[in-house]
Amino acid sequence: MRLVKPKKALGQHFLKDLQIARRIADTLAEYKGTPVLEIGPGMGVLTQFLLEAEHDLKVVELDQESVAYLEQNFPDLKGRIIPADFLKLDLSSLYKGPFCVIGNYPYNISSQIFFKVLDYKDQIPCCSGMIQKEVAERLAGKPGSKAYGIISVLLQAWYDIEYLFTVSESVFDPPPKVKSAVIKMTRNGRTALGCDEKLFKTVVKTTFNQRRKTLRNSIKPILGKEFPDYALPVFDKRPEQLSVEQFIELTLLVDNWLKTAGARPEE
Ligand SMILES: C[S@@+](CC[C@H](N)C(=O)[O-])C[C@H]1O[C@@H](n2cnc3c(N)ncnc32)[C@H](O)[C@@H]1O
Repeated sequence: MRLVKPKKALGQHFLKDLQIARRIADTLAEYKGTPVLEIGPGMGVLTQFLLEAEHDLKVVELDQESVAYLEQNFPDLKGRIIPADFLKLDLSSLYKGPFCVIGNYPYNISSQIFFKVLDYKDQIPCCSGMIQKEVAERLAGKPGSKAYGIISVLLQAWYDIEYLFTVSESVFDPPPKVKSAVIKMTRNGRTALGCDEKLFKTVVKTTFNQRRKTLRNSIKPILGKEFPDYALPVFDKRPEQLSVEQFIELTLLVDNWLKTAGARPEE
């Protein structure tokens, strides 16, 4: 059968290096008994190693040509290929219990994929795979670094994120314009944030949207001018200096003030 013709709109850059595909599959080695969902299997380079490792595997692929290729070349996947857009998929209809997520992800939608993983965080103990290097650096970014931002805080609130290794453009067909990296996100022990989750997201997004300003200024859209605690040292900091725990404390402070003031921020 002929190979799948790469489609730019679907972020199709097929991995040629089997060694790397095996290393990605190995990131789920300790999750043998847990079902695995692979996003965007393409021509199955990663899929073959997941099947070899005898994972309870399902794959979701948007490209019909790739689906046809997989049906023809991977008889073991019969009944396990979901021809759909991962972003529109109702994961609760697929899994009642825990499952892991893996992929050499379509880079154009990788942030949306991770935000969807976050929606199912109570069911997803581990999510690993390959993404654009720059996005991987943001996911794993630590407080104080340039890469640390909204997605770092929102994901690190629930997942420990490891930047595993960098991958060169040359191992793909066609080669992407950017370098890639493999990451692994493992659920941390947190079962609740200890603050209002929606407000936490608002605080993180609002302050990072003006990341060069001190919190005293960037928090104003939420709190208004009259906030009495502006003198607290935390308000001298910039958002990138705050750890997840400090963002939680800040959210509690904000929540307290809003309750006292009787106002809620705009969504
Ligand atoms: C970077 S390619 C990786 C293909 C293959 N896993 C590999 O390593 O060679 C991304 C794959 O994701 C698929 N894809 C793109 N958008 C998707 C979506 N919304 N839902 C599911 N699959 C998608 C593409 O068709 C493509 O096969």
